[in-house]
Amino acid sequence: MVAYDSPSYGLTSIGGADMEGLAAAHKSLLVLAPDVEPKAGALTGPKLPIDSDFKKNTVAMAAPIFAALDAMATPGLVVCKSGRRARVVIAAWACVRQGGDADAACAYLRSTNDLDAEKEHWVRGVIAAHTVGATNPLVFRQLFECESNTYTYLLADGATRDAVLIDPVDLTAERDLKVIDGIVTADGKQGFKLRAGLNTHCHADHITGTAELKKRLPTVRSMISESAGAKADVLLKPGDKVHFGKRWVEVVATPGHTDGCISFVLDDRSMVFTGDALLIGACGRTDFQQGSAAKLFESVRSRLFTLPPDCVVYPAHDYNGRPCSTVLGERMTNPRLRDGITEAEFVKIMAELNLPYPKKLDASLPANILCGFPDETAWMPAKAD
Ligand SMILES: N[C@@H](CCC(=O)N[C@@H](CSS)C(=O)NCC(=O)O)C(=O)O
Repeated sequence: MVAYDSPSYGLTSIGGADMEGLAAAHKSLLVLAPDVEPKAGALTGPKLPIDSDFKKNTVAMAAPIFAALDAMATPGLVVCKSGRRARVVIAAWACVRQGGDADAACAYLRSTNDLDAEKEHWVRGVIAAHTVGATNPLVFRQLFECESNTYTYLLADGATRDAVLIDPVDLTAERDLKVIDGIVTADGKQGFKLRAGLNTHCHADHITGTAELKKRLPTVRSMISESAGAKADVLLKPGDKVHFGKRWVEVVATPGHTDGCISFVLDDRSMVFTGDALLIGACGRTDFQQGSAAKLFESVRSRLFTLPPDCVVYPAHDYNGRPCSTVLGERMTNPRLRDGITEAEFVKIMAELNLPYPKKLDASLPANILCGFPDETAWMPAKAD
């Protein structure tokens, strides 16, 4: 029977103020709040940071805590301000050590009233990183199409050899497939099976590569948001998970550049693929295709800037040769959207951009409505695998 509670592991999770007199009966101590000074007498142990606001906690913070928990002599005390942080961390640790059933760990924490949305994100990210991430290594490539300055991303499960492409371009579809076939991993295996071509939105400056990929590999499924008003093999909704092997990306609605813009967050929240919602030091324009600066402001601030600070931001374009940034980097330095800029200021910045229309706008939009096919007669549904 899998257990997620502290006593099953000889541990007591407790608030610093409630541990008077307990130290003498325990053999080890772990303090999970830098601000707590437990009354531990002669009992000593590591003090490792974990914030009560789990938005601020990164997945990487779990590793030293898990190592400390592994090393604890029992009975042991795990102390924070109220005991709640300790219970959340112990449940995630127990889950990882027992195979990583994140649903069961979250159900347990919900039953003890210790889970909110932020804690759940952290717990699931940590469990994915330590179980799925450990046994199913991510294979990642950032690819570039230089006419439209578009980044295409290859994500693959190194164990199962399943792959997806995010934002492929028609001109480089052939190149992308060669990259996929050519990758050799440390275990000596070569190549991956491309499962799907994911579109962050209906692009206005280039034609998606999903049709070209499907022509060459008929089982590949094209995907786009159900809000994009486009035809695809799979219409995605917020919260959907797109799996490649045992890894996945989660769909997050980030409208504003277009109504159907979505971002894809990797299972352990270490990477986010933002399409044209958030660019490096910039963002998608909002002056056509149902563009709305107010919606984009809300999307970026509430759905992207709330990701962990070290989550790496991978955009669909960069016009200055920059490959990526981080959530914290954008929050600190993005001249349009950094912390402190108000919605009214952002709306004014966007109204004054005065960018020329993309050169390939007229060719791109009708084709991208069909995920890259020139017309309805050419449309090919994905073949069953
Ligand atoms: N010059 C390019 C198009 C450049 C452009 O408008 N880029 C879009 C994303 S593609 S619709 C954008 O949102 N840019 C924001 C910015 O601040 O640059 C062409 O002709 O294709």
